[in-house]
Amino acid sequence: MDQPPRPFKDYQDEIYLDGLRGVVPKFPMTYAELESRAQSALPPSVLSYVAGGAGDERTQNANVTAFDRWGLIPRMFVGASRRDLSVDLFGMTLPSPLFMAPIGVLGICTQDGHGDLATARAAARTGVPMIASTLSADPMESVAAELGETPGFFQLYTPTDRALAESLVRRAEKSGFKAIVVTMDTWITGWRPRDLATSNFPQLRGHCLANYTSDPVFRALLPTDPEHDMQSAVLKWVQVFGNPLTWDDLPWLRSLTSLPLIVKGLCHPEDVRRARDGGVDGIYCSNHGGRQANGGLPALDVLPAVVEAADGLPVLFDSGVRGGADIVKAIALGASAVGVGRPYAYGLGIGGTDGVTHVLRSLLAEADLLMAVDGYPTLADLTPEALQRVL
Ligand SMILES: Cc1cc2nc3c(=O)[nH]c(=O)nc-3n(C[C@H](O)[C@H](O)[C@H](O)COP(=O)(O)O)c2cc1C
Ligand SMILES: CC(C)CC(=O)C(=O)O
Repeated sequence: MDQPPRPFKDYQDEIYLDGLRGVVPKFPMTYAELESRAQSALPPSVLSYVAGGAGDERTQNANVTAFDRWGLIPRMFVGASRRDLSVDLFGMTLPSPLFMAPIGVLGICTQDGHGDLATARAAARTGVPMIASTLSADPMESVAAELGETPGFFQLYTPTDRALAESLVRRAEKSGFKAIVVTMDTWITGWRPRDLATSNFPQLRGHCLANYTSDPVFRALLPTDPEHDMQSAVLKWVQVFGNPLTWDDLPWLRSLTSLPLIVKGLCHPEDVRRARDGGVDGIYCSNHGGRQANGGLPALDVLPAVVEAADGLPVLFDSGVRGGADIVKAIALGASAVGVGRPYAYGLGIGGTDGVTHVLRSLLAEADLLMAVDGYPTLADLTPEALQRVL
């Protein structure tokens, strides 16, 4: 870690001091500007893939506006001059509840094609854990090597070939990832009009298969090695990519690893109870940022019921987080840790590792300062009573 992650508000001081020296901030200070800078920086097909969602994107947009329906009630006489945002999760103490949600195809967000490595370096700098996607442009071993002291989790898209799934998990364990996150909501991709309009999906595939083409089990399924025949590798990948798992598969999934097992995409309390009864270690409440199904509830709206059903199991949350206040609100509604997706991909697109670092540090500084100003010095102080529903 080349920069200490705390106190988070130091980032504000750094920016002000730069301002006094006449240095104009290199990176955007608002989410609106971040989005607009990414729109200019990223090639149109990359932008439509990253920014887009399912259907007319109403659920994707509702994920964001859901946060506006909650307001944090300020408390005074608290003396919140020192804050502690640290969180204990799966036996680790993390500097804050923020983590980077898994994003596949990150390679296309940077010109050199190594967006996964650039993101891992930002994790190393900030102490913000990265969940590395199965769909990366560099193999997981290389991604893990860039994480430094910061914990990384490996996100598994469970293939139809069980031996391949086992091989990916063994490699993740060997690489030093600290948990396995199995994504349940994307064994098939949803209806994504922006991707259909640009026909970008087939092109993207060539940029995210490093974990497959470097895998001995996957390679054994191919007629020729992928270095000479990438097309066969892509076709095979299409065949094996997504496994529509059922509850009958949960014992197998659980048996895959002794690392903490987290299931991503759970929004229904009954699913949460069954997963908990099946021995998972964490629930990840998310609607994939509205990329998979349109017409659903905003993820934030299902969070309280998920937390209740999780009955003490850690609940990770993402979908719609755009600022520090959103992190605070999700924690108050019961999340143990809060993930951010598109914003860091935009940071990556506009400034590589520095851009991601900026996005993460801004989010943390904003959350930290909000907790200072509103008198909530620790995460434990952030309970549902800290919020009021906006009617
Ligand atoms: C471009 C892109 C690629 C994604 N790829 C993956 C992935 O490989 N695995 C996964 O579990 N989720 C993936 N997601 C979903 C994110 O993990 C996360 O659920 C979502 O981005 C959160 O919503 P937000 O973008 O509104 O913050 C992806 C999201 C985006 C934007
Ligand atoms: C290629 C996709 C399945 C990766 C993903 O999860 C996404 O784009 O949301």
